[in-house]
Amino acid sequence: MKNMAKSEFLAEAKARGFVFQCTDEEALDAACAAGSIAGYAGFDLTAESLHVGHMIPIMLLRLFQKHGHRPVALMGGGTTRIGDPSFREEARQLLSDEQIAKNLIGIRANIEAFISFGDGPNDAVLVNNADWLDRLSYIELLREVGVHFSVNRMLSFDSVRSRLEREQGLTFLEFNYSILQSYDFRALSRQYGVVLQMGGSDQWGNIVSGVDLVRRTDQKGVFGLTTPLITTASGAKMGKSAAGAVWLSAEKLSPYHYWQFWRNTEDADVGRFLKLFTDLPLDEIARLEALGGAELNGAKVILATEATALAHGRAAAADAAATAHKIFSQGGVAEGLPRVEIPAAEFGAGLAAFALFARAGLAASNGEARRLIRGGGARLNDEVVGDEAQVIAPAAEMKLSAGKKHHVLVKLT
Ligand SMILES: Nc1ncnc2c1ncn2[C@@H]1O[C@H](COP(=O)(O)OP(=O)(O)OP(=O)(O)O)[C@@H](O)[C@H]1O
Ligand SMILES: N[C@@H](Cc1ccc(O)cc1)C(=O)O
Repeated sequence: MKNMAKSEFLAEAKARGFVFQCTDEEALDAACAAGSIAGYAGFDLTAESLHVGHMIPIMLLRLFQKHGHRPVALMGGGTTRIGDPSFREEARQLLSDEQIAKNLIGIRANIEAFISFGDGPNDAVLVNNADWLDRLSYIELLREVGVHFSVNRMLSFDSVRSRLEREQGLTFLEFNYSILQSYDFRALSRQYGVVLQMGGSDQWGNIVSGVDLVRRTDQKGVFGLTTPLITTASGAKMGKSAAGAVWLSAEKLSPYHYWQFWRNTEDADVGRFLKLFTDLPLDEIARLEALGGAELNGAKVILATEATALAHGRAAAADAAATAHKIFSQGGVAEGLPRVEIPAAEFGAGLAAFALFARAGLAASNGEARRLIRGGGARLNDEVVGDEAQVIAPAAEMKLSAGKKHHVLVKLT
């Protein structure tokens, strides 16, 4: 698709790969070019922290603000009590109000790192939909809002189709979710003049329902813009790795491990991720993207440092880069590596190398550890371990490595 956007916001959003679908791209482009608009994205409070998958809507809000528009970040204090069924195989577990309140604190802090809040003309605003959804009364809502929703149409959205086709039920509680998200769009349009809702592609059904509601009840034209669902070059959905979610909160994932996540980006993803997850100018990214071989690793270090600086600050990013440099280039034992504590009694007079690598979690089994050592991929304090049966003598601290990227610090306790 050619990038013909006239507004700076839409032109850059498209060039960076943020745009998947838009309800009326030409009209949105014209509105953005004509002046400052207000737009929102919502986040349900399902965990104490957001994860890197949520960065896509957050980076889009950041870009929106950079181009002079006003972002509204909505905390789903009310909608989390329902649980969005979009594209989910099963109903979400209901969270207690205490847990939701706790999650709000973490998620708000995540978002505050990326967009600036305040009282200036395009400073961001933070709202919580519990403020209006908790007050709704049932019959009034059905009569005033429910009357505009066609069940036939709601059932036709892809986001619920798989649940309807399979045996898994869709509860009436969940079925109400998109009515409430639509109500939010209208509430924000009335209160803050919001004319745009942004979200992941899985939010399309909820977003267009809101656009319809505002048109029907308020005779106003508002827009929806969705981002693609980002998968890695090898096909995995970004955000959750096999080892768990890549959290934005430092309490759940240290800045060093966050940095490492980005440093381990697959070669084919470097350019795309620089565009989505950093503020570097596009011409600089084009230069980095064109690098090959060892130089591409330099581009990955830049990606890791820039992405970490956004989430955790420049100083934490520089520390993470320095720790990694020490480990990878100088072979030093660095702080910040994952630690595995082994009781000295268990270690005894020594452990066979294969048993130690398996115990430290660098191999899934003794057999895999033997294969790792035979293949030359195992190192103890940066020295290759040549013999799988070699007995490793106890030491207070041992750095074990499997390949170039996996390291742990074993401590005897
Ligand atoms: N890889 C991704 N690319 C683009 N957007 C994403 C991605 N992962 C998540 N998002 C956005 O973030 C929102 C929340 O994502 P998701 O449903 O994965 O989070 P969750 O609720 O924390 O996890 P789970 O569904 O496992 O409980 C999605 O609605 C989507 O808009
Ligand atoms: N449904 C969105 C979150 C959201 C909640 C309320 C809204 O008004 C907008 C978005 C999600 O699951 O990601």
